[in-house]
Amino acid sequence: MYPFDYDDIQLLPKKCVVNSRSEVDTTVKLGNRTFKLPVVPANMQSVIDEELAVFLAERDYFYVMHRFDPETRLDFVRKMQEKNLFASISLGIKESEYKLVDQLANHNLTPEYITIDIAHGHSDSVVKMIKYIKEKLAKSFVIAGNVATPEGVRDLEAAGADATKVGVGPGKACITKLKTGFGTAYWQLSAIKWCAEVATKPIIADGGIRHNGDLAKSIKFGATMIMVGSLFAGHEQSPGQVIKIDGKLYKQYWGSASDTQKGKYENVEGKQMLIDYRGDIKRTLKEIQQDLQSAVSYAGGNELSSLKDVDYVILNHGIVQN
Ligand SMILES: NC(=O)C1=CN([C@@H]2O[C@H](COP(=O)(O)OP(=O)(O)OC[C@H]3O[C@@H](n4cnc5c(N)ncnc54)[C@H](OP(=O)(O)O)[C@@H]3O)[C@@H](O)[C@H]2O)C=CC1
Ligand SMILES: Nc1nc2c(ncn2[C@@H]2O[C@H](COP(=O)(O)O)[C@@H](O)[C@H]2O)c(=O)[nH]1
Repeated sequence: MYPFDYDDIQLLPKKCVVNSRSEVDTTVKLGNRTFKLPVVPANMQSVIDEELAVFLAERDYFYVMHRFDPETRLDFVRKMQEKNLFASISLGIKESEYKLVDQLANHNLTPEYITIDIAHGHSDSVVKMIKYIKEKLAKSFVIAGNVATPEGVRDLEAAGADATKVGVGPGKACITKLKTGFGTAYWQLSAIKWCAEVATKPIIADGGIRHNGDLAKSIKFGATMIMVGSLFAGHEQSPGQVIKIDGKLYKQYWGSASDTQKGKYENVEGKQMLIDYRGDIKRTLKEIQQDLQSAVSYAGGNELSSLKDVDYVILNHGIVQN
């Protein structure tokens, strides 16, 4: 079958079984918790900060704090848990990250979620870190990535990951595809399908979401949760600066591997750009919920899992039945 991306397919409606879209349940379980939406803002410094993390956790949305203020993470976990909120942090794989795991364990602080956030996550260094976290912080739910292939999913699951994150290169601020020639850009949806076929644990689709309908498509092809960067970066609550050009408002969005993030031009695989200002994130979260509820009604169900059972059309290539 030809590889395809979000714009290459349309889902086929089934007979509706709800009387109102408001009857549709958009909640999703990840680990021991249930969240209002299957969507999480990207763990990028231009997308999330502590204030937004608290805002999301208080309202039962999933969040993953970024790892680019490394020395604040221990305190962040403590502060969240003191407020009876869940703690969800990111780690890299350098030596200092092992020290943080040790410190968390020594302070009896177990983050509910830990995301290992590496560009090329199908690697021995990530396998080693998964095993270390599982040894020291056994109760943390470990999300590992990013990977692009079923082999990547299998290897990280075998190492102990509780979920894997799929997507190398489809991000809006990404230039990995241009600088290395590798990745899932332009066929991210097929990559999700391919990886989900072997996964025994949740898949988090990461990157390439441009419209709310892409969320429904991600779930159809096997994602449990979807990580979104650029679509979340333009809000009042987003960390980037507001910039006014010719009377129009924008926010800054930069890649985690951009020179903006790194402060130098070394191994750069990301860029900075301006994103349209979108106002209050509450409005966007509500719109996502309504659009997902509508999508599920088109799928002929009343919960997200019914999206998995629909047929779809690959534009120009015909109908594919389940
Ligand atoms: N999802 C995606 O498509 C991508 C995401 N990103 C994001 O950018 C940020 C920076 O990522 P990353 O560069 O991994 O993190 P870091 O720059 O923190 O690198 C982490 C470690 O991994 C090593 N490393 C990085 N890339 C490779 C590679 N291709 N092969 C072998 N070792 C490697 C680095 O060493 P050294 O620098 O010496 O090689 C370093 O020791 C992350 O937040 C990541 O999610 C970046 C690119 C693609
Ligand atoms: N290749 C790169 N990918 C990056 C970088 N910074 C973040 N990312 C990935 O993009 C998604 C968000 O994608 P979007 O399409 O929703 O904007 C994010 O979660 C990372 O996986 C980078 O510098 N280079």
